Amino acid sequence: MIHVENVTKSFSNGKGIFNVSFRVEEGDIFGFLGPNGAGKSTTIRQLMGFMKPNEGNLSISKYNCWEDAPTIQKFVGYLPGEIALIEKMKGTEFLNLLEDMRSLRGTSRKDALIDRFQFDPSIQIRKMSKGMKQKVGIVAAFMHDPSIYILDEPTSGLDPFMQREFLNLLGEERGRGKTILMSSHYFPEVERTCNRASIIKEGRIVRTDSMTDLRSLQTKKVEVTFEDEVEACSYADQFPDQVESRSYNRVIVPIKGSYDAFVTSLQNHSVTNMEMESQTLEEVFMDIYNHKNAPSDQEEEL
Ligand SMILES: Nc1ncnc2c1ncn2[C@@H]1O[C@H](COP(=O)(O)OP(=O)(O)OP(=O)(O)O)[C@@H](O)[C@H]1O
Repeated sequence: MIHVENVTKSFSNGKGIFNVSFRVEEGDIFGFLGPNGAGKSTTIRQLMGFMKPNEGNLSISKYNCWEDAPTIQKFVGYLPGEIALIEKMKGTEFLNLLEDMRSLRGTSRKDALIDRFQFDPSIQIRKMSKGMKQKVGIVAAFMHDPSIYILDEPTSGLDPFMQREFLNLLGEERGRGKTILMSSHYFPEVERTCNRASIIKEGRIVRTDSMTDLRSLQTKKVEVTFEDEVEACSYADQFPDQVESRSYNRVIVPIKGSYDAFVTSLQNHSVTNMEMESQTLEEVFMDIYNHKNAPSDQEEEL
C-alpha cells in the first residue's frame, strides 16, 4: 500500500535520509520511530509529494508520490509535523474552507471530531495554543474519512487525556480497515498503537519488524528459588551458560525467545518459587537503537 524503496534525499549540509526502504501493508498501523532529526519528516514529506527524492521510489497504492502528488494530497489524511495553518482565520473558517475544497459540506465528520477533541474552533488560529492548533490539524486530516493516514508526530502538543483519545481514534480507524503510518519519538505510544514499526537513526533504517517480533526480543529474567543452596549450586554447575548469577538458593536466568531449554533444564531440580521480570519494549528499542539487537548486516527485515 505505502512503499518506500531505496530512497535517498540528502541536503547540502550532508543530512537527510539514505537508502530508506519499508512497506506499510493495507490495514497496518505502522510506527516510524526515531529521535529528533532522524529523518522521519523528510521521509513523510516525500511520501506526500512535497519533496523529490534524489534516488529511489515512493508510492501509495498505484500512485507515484512525486508524479501523482496532487492525487495523493487529495486522498491521504495528512497531519504535518509543523502545522502551518492560515493564522488570521478562525478555526471554523479554516475547516469550512477545507470542507468546501473537498466538496464535503454537511457530510464530513468535522463536527463529531471537534466534539470528541473538545476545543472551541471559533477562536482565531493565531490565538490558539499549540495543542489547539494540533487538534485543528487532526480534524483536517480525519474529517474526509480517508482510507490512508500519514501522521507526523500526531500526539505532539496534546495533553495525556487527549493523547489517549487520539490513540483510541486510531484503533477505531484500524478497526474500520484504514491504513496508518505515524511517526513518533515516543516508544510507549508505538508499542501501544502499532502492529509494525521501522526504527530510523541518522537517516538510515535500523530495523523494521512486527511488534510481535520486537516483543520476542525482550529479555526476561527469571529468578528461580531452589529448595536449598546445594540444589541451586548443582543447577548453576550443570548450566553455567544459562545462569547469570547465584545468591544462596536463588539463581537468575535470562531468557530471550523460547522457554524450552529453560523448562527442560529444571527437570530433576527441586524448585520452590519463580519470579519473572521483563525488559520493557522501550528497553528493547533502545538495545536495537544501540545496535545490540540489530541484524548483523543492518538490513531491514521486510
Ligand atoms: N531543508 C533542509 N535543509 C537542510 N537540512 C535539512 C532540511 N530538512 C531537514 N534537514 C535535516 O535533515 C535531518 C532530518 O530531519 P527531519 O526533519 O526529517 O527529522 P525528524 O526525524 O522528522 O525530526 P523531528 O522529530 O525533530 O521532527 C535533520 O538533521 C535536519 O536538520
